Amino acid sequence: MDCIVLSNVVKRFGNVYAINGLTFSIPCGGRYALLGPNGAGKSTTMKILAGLIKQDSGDVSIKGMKPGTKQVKKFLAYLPEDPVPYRILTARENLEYFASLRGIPDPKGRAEELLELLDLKQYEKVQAGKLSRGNQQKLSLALVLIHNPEIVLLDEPLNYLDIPTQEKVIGLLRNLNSTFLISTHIMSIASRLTDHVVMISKGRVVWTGSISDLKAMGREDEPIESVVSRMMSNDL
Ligand SMILES: Nc1ncnc2c1ncn2[C@@H]1O[C@H](COP(=O)(O)OP(=O)(O)OP(=O)(O)O)[C@@H](O)[C@H]1O
Repeated sequence: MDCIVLSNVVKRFGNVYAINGLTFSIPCGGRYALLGPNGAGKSTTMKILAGLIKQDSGDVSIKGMKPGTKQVKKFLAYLPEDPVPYRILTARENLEYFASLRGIPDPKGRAEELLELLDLKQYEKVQAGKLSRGNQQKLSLALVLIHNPEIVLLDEPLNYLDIPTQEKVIGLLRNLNSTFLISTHIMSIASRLTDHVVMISKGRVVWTGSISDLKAMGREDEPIESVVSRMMSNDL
């Protein structure tokens, strides 16, 4: 069964076509990277799937349901490109608040678990607005994963994180059994967190396939980044 389906989706902002006939699907349990040059339409695609904005035409479904519905929100998680937790609440208060909103039976226990898991314990009493950008990103990831979501949409999830924290988060995400769509510019992140790629340019799919197919398209020893940039520049 496909968990994410976009069919001929169009989204305009004024005269700009951010998405222009986008069609792809992701099977349940699939781990997909959304790649594309600046302005390709990645964030717009993510926002449509998260139900934050609506397409002008075309069909979008999440497990057969419309994005943004109450039912879908229960099992979907979305991390925007620049997430901001509630600035005046402390790290712990943010976690307990979101856990309560999500109906988690033991919000305090779940908050504690995530504070430990993401090394945020020392900042539990600090207001989110006063945390460093990297710690805000860690807190945002914790808030996104708080309800063990079935479908996870992540826009540049490792932004601002130092290398040890990136490794920790990669380990954490790899251990989840969720369906993933991860938008990123960084090929090494795509290849460590996902096994398939949807490459878009100018709001349309230009290539889709497995990461191993993508690697096979390169010359021997050619870094995957170079294969991707060659494919992207062909379509620019
Ligand atoms: N709210 C908006 N108002 C006007 N234009 C927008 C808006 N959001 C996106 N766009 C335009 O739509 C196009 C696609 O933008 P989008 O942010 O989806 O691309 P992206 O692939 O995520 O880019 P990047 O890699 O630079 O983050 C761009 O031309 C952008 O300027």
